[in-house]
Amino acid sequence: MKKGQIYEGIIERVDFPNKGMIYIPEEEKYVTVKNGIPGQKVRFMINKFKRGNGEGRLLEVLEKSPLETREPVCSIFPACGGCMYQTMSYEEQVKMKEGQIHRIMDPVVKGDYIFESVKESPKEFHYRNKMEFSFGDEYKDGPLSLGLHKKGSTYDVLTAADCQLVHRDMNQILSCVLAYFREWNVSYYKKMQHTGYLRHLLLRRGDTTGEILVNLVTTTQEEHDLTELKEQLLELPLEGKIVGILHILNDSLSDVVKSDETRILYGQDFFYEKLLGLQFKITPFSFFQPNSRGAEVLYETVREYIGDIENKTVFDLFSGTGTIGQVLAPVAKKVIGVEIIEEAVEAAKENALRNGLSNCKFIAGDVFKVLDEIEEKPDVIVLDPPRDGIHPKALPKILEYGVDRIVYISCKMTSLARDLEMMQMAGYRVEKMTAVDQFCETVHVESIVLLSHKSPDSKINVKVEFGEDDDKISLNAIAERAKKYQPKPKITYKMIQEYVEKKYGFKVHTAYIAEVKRSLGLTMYDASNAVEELNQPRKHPPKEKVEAIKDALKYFEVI
Ligand SMILES: C[S@@+](CC[C@H](N)C(=O)[O-])C[C@H]1O[C@@H](n2cnc3c(N)ncnc32)[C@H](O)[C@@H]1O
Repeated sequence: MKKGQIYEGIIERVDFPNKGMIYIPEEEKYVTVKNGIPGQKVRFMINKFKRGNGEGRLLEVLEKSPLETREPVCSIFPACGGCMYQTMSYEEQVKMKEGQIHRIMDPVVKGDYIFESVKESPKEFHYRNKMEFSFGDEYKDGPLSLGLHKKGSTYDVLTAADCQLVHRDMNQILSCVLAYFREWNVSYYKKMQHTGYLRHLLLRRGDTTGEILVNLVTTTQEEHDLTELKEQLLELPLEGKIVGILHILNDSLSDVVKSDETRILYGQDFFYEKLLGLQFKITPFSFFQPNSRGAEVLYETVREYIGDIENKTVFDLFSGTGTIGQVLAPVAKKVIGVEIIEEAVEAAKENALRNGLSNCKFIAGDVFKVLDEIEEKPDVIVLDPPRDGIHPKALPKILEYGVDRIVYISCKMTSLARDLEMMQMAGYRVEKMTAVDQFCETVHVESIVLLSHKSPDSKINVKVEFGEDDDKISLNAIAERAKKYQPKPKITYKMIQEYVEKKYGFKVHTAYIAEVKRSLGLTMYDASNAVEELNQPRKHPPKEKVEAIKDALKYFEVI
C-alpha cells in the first residue's frame, strides 16, 4: 500500500469520532477513511500513514448505504461536514454511537459493568441553543457567505440559511444579517492576510424562554453604523424575542470567537434559559450545554447516578455556569463548584441566588490549583471536564480524596477512556455507564460514568512468588503489562522549540506556541504559565513561525 494509491471498499463500521473502517483484502489490512456512513461503498485514496496504519481520503461514494433511508433535510449536505448522519434514521445513529462506545470502553473497563442504552435527545432537530456562524465566501472571490465551513476546509464557508440544528428564529436572523452586509458590500475577515471586517455571528437562544442574544463579531479595521441592521433584526417576525444585540470587537489572529471589547447595540449582554425548573443567566462566552432538552436528560442521569447526597458535600469540578451543582444542591448539604472562566463563575453565583440556593459556593480558578487551596473535603464528586479530559497532574489530586462515588461526564470518549484507566488503577471501579445523544446527526455523544471506591469488607493474605514456573508470576509479563500503561511521552514546549530551531534555524517563543495551540483548540497545560497566558493579551506570531510550529506539532503527532 502506497500514498496516492486508489482503492474501492465498503465502510464496515464507523469508529469514534469519524473513522470509517474499510478492509482491503489484497493487503489484509484495515484503513480508516473519514466522512463516510457505515455500509457505503466508496472510492478513496491513501493519503497518509499513522503508526503504520493507512488513512484514506474519500473521493466518491459509489453506492449508498442500506442504512441511508432518508433524504437530506438541509441544502448544504453533504458539503458541510456538520450533520454527517442526517440520511440515517435516528434509531440507526444511536445504535452506531452505542457500538462506538463499546469498542472504546470494553477493553478499558475492568470487570463487569452495567451499560445502559444511549439516551436519545428529546429533540432530533432544532436542538442547539448556540451556534457560531462564520463570514467568508464559498469559493475564491464568491459572494459573501455566512454559515459553516465546508468539510475539510478552513477557508470556504457555506451559507447555512436552513441549518436544521438550530431554531428557525436563528435561520431568519442569519438570513437578515447576511442580506444586510451583502447589500452594503461589506468585507469579511481573511485569516491569512489579516484584513477585513466581518468575522462571526454567534447566536444563542433559550429553548424554554425563547430569549435570543445576537452577537456580531468583527475586527476594528472598518467602522460601520449598525443602527439600520439593529432595526431590521428587531422587526423580524420571530417566535422568540431578541433580548440583546452585541457588537463584539476581536482583532486576534486566531479564529476563536472571543471579545476584545463588547458594545451593546440593543438590550442586555445576557439571556436566560431554564433547565429542570431552575433559571440560568448565560453570558455570550460562558459554557452552557448546547442542547437544553438533552442537558435535562444528562443532569437527571447525573442525579440518579450520584445517588443519596443528603448531608453530603458535593464537588462540581469544571462547573461552567454551575448548572450541575445547582441541580444537586436542593438535596445536598453543600455544593462547591470550580471553574476556570471567571465570567461563568460570576453567572453561577448569580444563578444560585436567583434559584434561592444558599448552600452553593463557586470558586474561579484552575481545578489543579484550587484543590490545593480549599479546606473543605468532598463526599462525592462530579467531573465534567472539557474535551481533552482531566490533566494528568490534576486527576491524582481528585482521586486522593478517595470519595465513594464519582460521576464523570465526557464529550470525548477517548479522553474518558484514558482517564478511566488511571481511575481504575487508583482503586475505582466502573459501576454503570450510559450516554446522552446531545448531538443528533453529528459524530458526537456525551458519555456518563458512575465510579465507586469501596474499602474492602475483609482482607485475605496472599503469598505471591515470582519466577518462570507455572505456579509463579512471571516478572516479564508484569513488565510487559506495565509498558502498556506507560503514558505517552509529553511533548513539551522545549521539544517544539528545539525542533523548530534545528529545522528552520529560528527560535519561537512559548507564547507563540501557546497561541498556535490555542488557535487549533489544543490544551495549553504543558506550558508552566499556561493559565496566566490565557489571561494575557494575545501574541501574534508571524506566518512563517505559525507554519513552523504547526509542522513541529505534526511531527510530534500532537495534531
Ligand atoms: C464541558 S464544560 C462543563 C460545564 C458544566 N459542568 C455544564 O454542564 O454546563 C467544561 C468546563 O470546564 C472549564 N474548564 C476548562 N479547564 C478547566 C480547568 N483547568 N479548571 C477549571 N475549569 C476548567 C471550562 O471553562 C468549561 O466551563
